[in-house]
Formats: sequence, structure tokens, C-alpha cells
Amino acid sequence: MASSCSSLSFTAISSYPQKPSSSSPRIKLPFTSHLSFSKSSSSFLHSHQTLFTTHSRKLPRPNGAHFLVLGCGRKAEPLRIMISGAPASGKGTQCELITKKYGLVHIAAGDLLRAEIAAGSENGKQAKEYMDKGQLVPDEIVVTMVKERLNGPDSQEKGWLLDGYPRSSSQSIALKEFGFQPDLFILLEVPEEILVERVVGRRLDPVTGKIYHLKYSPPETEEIAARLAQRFDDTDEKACKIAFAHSPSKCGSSSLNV
Ligand SMILES: Nc1ncnc2c1ncn2[C@@H]1O[C@H](COP(=O)(O)OP(=O)(O)O)[C@@H](O)[C@H]1O
Repeated sequence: MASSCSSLSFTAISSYPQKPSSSSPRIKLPFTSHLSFSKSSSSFLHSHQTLFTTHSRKLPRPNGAHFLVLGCGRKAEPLRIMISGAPASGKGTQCELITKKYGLVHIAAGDLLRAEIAAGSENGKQAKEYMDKGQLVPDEIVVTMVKERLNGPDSQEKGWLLDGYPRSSSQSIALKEFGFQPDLFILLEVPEEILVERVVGRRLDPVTGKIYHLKYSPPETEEIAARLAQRFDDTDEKACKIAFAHSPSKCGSSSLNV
């Protein structure tokens, strides 16, 4: 079973141009041989991203998008990672890159729940009622489901990237009680205004499945532009909930003009 981290260190990767100060020197992560967050890392970092340490356990106040990486000081074999981030924070992209690069099993709580629904199981039926209302599915269902998946032979052998779990302290405690502890915790921090802009401008090409952004990654041709659609879950309500994360009651059924 997973051994626990003896020490924790915080590191952050800014996705905005930012020079490491003298008090935040470049560092080597505990897993440089295994998990390299260096500028030369082909896909994980963009050319303008830098890696620096924070010397505090407090999150730096974000003035831009951040990855916050919390790691433990030992080499992990196989690697176990938890990742968390708001909708449109780029979690899907990062999960794809990380699992591909490190050969981990991607375990997304939302996907597990959707699979239960598709299988027509009793858990799936119950979960659907909560998911349809945009509420968290009760722990009795989610914790067991995630635990079983983490215990699967492939996860045990290759390591895992757990996505969308935990979403509450009780879920976190439950997993810890079962002996599952991550070697790294990655938090994708993106300012709310950027999240809203991403949700509002994101478009899906229904023919190729490719995702575009009207401003940042526009379609190559007029033909593609004409068939682009909004992703089904990129709703005004979602954008509004991001914009008013601290007072979601402001988001009624009306549209948000951004
Ligand atoms: N850890 C979890 N605990 C409880 N419910 C969850 C959890 N993860 C996902 N869900 C349920 O599944 C739904 C879809 O989750 P997900 O695919 O991660 O998409 P989203 O990012 O829009 O929440 C959530 O709205 C919630 O109802």
C-alpha cells in the first residue's frame, strides 16, 4: 500500500512571465528523474512558464494562472498524482499530457460516475439524480467507486492520476483512511476572468472533435468556422458560476453577457 510522504514541499509553476526572485530559486523537484517540470520538458510547460519554489505553505496570491504542485520528498514508483482545477482551467489537457508522458492510469470521478449511469447500475441511477441537479454525489457511492478503481491491477502497477476527487474534506479523509495518498497534488489556478473568457469563447468542431477558441485558437477555414458549436457544458450558467464563485446565487437562468 502507499507509503506516506515524510515531508511536503510546495512548488508553483506560473503560466505568466515571471522571474524567479532571489528568494525563490530554481529547484529540483523530488522526482526529476521521473517527473520533470523543466523548461525543456516538451509538453508540460509552455516556453513562457517558469518554475520556482514558494517558501511558505500558503498559496501565493495569484496574479496569473498557476500550477501549484505539492510533492513529497521521495522518489515515487509507481507515481500517484491528484489534480484539481476549476472548469476550463485546462485540467483535461494537462491530464492527457501527464498520463501520456508518465504512463499513468487516468481516473476521473466524473467518468466513473457516467460509466455507472451507462451501465444502468443502482449506484448509477442514484448518482444521476444528483448529477442532473449539478450536486455532488454522496460519498457512499463516490468513495467506494474511486477506491475500487485505485485498487485495480492496472492502477497499482502503472500508478494513477486522480482527477475530480476529492471534492470535500470527507472524501479526502476517506481515501487517506484506505491508505491512498498521492505523491503529488497539482492545483491549476487560473484567474476567474480568464476562466470565463475561455468558457465563453470555446468552440467544438462536431466533425473532427477539435476544440477551438474564437480569440486564441480560431478555426483555420471559413468552412470550419461555419460549423463550430459551443460545447454542451459551456453554458452561460457555468461561466456565471465561475465569475461569481463566491456568490453563485447571483446566477439565475438569465444569460451572462461577457
Ligand atoms: N468527487 C466527486 N464527488 C461527488 N460528485 C462528483 C465527484 N466528481 C464528480 N461528481 C459528480 O459528477 C458531475 C460531473 O463531474 P465532472 O465530470 O468532473 O464535471 P464538472 O467539472 O463539470 O463537475 C459533477 O457535477 C458531480 O455531480
